[in-house]
Amino acid sequence: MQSPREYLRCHPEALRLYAVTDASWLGGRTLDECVLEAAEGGATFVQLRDKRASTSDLVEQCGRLRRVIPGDVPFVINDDLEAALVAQADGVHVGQSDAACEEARRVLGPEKIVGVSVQTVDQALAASEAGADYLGVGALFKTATKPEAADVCLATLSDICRSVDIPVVAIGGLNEKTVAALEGTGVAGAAVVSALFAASDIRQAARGLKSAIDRVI
Ligand SMILES: Cc1ncc(COP(=O)(O)OP(=O)(O)O)c(N)n1
Ligand SMILES: Cc1ncsc1CCOP(=O)(O)O
Repeated sequence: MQSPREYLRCHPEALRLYAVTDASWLGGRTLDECVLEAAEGGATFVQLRDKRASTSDLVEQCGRLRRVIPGDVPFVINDDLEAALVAQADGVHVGQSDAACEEARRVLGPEKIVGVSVQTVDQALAASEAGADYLGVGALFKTATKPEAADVCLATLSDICRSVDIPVVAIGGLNEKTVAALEGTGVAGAAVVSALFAASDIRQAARGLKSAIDRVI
């Protein structure tokens, strides 16, 4: 008999190349075409992250992105629980200062994906206990995408991976070269913004990242 958790679409393999969108890198392209290229290049998971969008904007963007994201690629919305609910996204990703994991789980139900950002082992244990499906840990490296992000060192990342039985993705400054640092940490994958969406050829960038991740994880 499968546990409810096993029905979820958040298998560790799905977290391998986790694409996090950022409208500021589009440079004249539409978000839909950028996400389509990322998926065609091998992105295994997509998070719609737009810190300036209203709930209704996110719902509208989610509807358009759904049409280009393959059905087997999980698609979550950053921060906005209401948008995730209304847009019937596959789930939500919440940070430590967003809606609590328990609240996200209560609102979305047992079959949706709830991802939680953590920076410490204590936060990881709390999120896992509260019903998170996966954890996002970072920033591993300094990044212009979120300069204010707190640093998390590789030793803490490894400790977090060892302390929970849900999959963990690393985030922050990850690119084709820096993902090598993830070897041996226990992560299920890498979450990437600029190394994908700031690239002139997103499809090619996704292929390169996927190969680099496959070499170390
Ligand atoms: C996969 C993943 N991990 C971590 C984060 C960061 O989330 P959060 O702490 O909520 O910060 P913002 O993204 O809201 O700036 C993430 N988005 N995705
Ligand atoms: C959202 C977020 N949280 C921690 S670092 C980060 C941004 C990662 O962006 P990039 O992949 O461009 O370094």
